[in-house]
Amino acid sequence: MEIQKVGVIGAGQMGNGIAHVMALAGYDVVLNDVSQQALDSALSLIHKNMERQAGKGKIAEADMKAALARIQPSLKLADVGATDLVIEAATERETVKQAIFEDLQPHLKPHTILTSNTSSISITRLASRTDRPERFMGFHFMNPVPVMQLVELIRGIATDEPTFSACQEVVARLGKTSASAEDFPAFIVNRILMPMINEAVYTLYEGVGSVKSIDESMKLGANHPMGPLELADFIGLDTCLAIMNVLHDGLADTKYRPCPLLTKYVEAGWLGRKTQRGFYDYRGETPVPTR
Ligand SMILES: CC(=O)CC(=O)SCCNC(=O)CCNC(=O)[C@H](O)C(C)(C)COP(=O)(O)OP(=O)(O)OC[C@H]1O[C@@H](n2cnc3c(N)ncnc32)[C@H](O)[C@@H]1OP(=O)(O)O
Ligand SMILES: NC(=O)C1=CN([C@@H]2O[C@H](COP(=O)(O)OP(=O)(O)OC[C@H]3O[C@@H](n4cnc5c(N)ncnc54)[C@H](OP(=O)(O)O)[C@@H]3O)[C@@H](O)[C@H]2O)C=CC1
Repeated sequence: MEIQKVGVIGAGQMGNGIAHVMALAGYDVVLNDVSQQALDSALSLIHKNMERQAGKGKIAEADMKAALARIQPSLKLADVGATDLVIEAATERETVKQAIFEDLQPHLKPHTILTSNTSSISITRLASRTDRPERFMGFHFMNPVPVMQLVELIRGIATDEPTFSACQEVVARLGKTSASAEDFPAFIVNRILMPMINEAVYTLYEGVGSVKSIDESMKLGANHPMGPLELADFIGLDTCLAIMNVLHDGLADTKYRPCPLLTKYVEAGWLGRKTQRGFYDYRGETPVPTR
């Protein structure tokens, strides 16, 4: 079965990036969100990011226009049902994702493949609540989607081979590289990355270093492109905390205990770049550390 039309649910930072790369690769895209404002911002961001790529000669102006025309924004989940592949990229909360798949079910075509861009949640458990666990898997992009090369592909216990191969082919058509990960909490990238970010927050919490010294140390001392706290702000502190909670609950090991300071930032609504404040304050011209 050839995948031609892709549904993306959630038009946040990941959803807009996924719609961007899918449309440029020639797929028709239905981009869904519960908020019109999120859809409007996503479309304008996709436009801006594609214009930057066109300005640098990475894509042709005509390809950009064709790709933008392929993206259909929609507030109706039913529109997503009429696609061949669904990529759910809504908030990292299991109840939100389960409700989406339940609501989507009556609108689906029989052959539609369901996937989740979840950073950490059990694919097997999400799949078990649908009518098609064999055609369900994890399709995990990295942020920023247009730039990052990797997509983790995660089989649930029931995922069949044609589904896995179809998703592998989509990743290849995007010009990206897939890595297969088993369905355990947070898979590969976040199993390794998120405890490091959490440890950076403990390093701050215990006063070992300031925001600035922690980030500079890891950039200049370990050659990371972003410091861990800058990266946490970039990912979203709510998402980081949600991933740590999945690791902590799922692996029942205290080494995954989320740092109380991370919890406090999330409680304050300081979620990082997306709310203009996290470990840095982004409201001025240059980011200012908040500790
Ligand atoms: C949480 C999860 O579930 C999984 C995850 O995603 S974990 C997070 C994984 N991501 C990372 O670790 C990112 C780490 N950071 C980086 O790699 C780099 O800092 C970065 C690529 C984001 C920016 O790179 P940089 O060299 O500092 O900045 P900059 O020169 O502005 O950008 C490099 C390129 O990326 C593009 N870019 C940067 N941010 C972008 C965005 N949000 N969207 C689209 N393109 C973007 C720039 O336009 C630029 O393109 P060209 O190469 O064509 O010029
Ligand atoms: N941030 C990252 O670096 C990465 C995140 N991911 C994963 O991608 C997913 C999305 O994350 P991210 O884009 O960062 O999150 P964002 O908070 O940026 O975006 C989530 C979007 O989903 C919307 N949403 C919430 N509920 C629904 C619903 N029922 N139907 C449709 N849309 C809904 C939100 O709307 P509203 O704001 O109105 O609630 C928001 O627009 C998560 O599972 C996350 O773990 C994966 C890789 C990297």
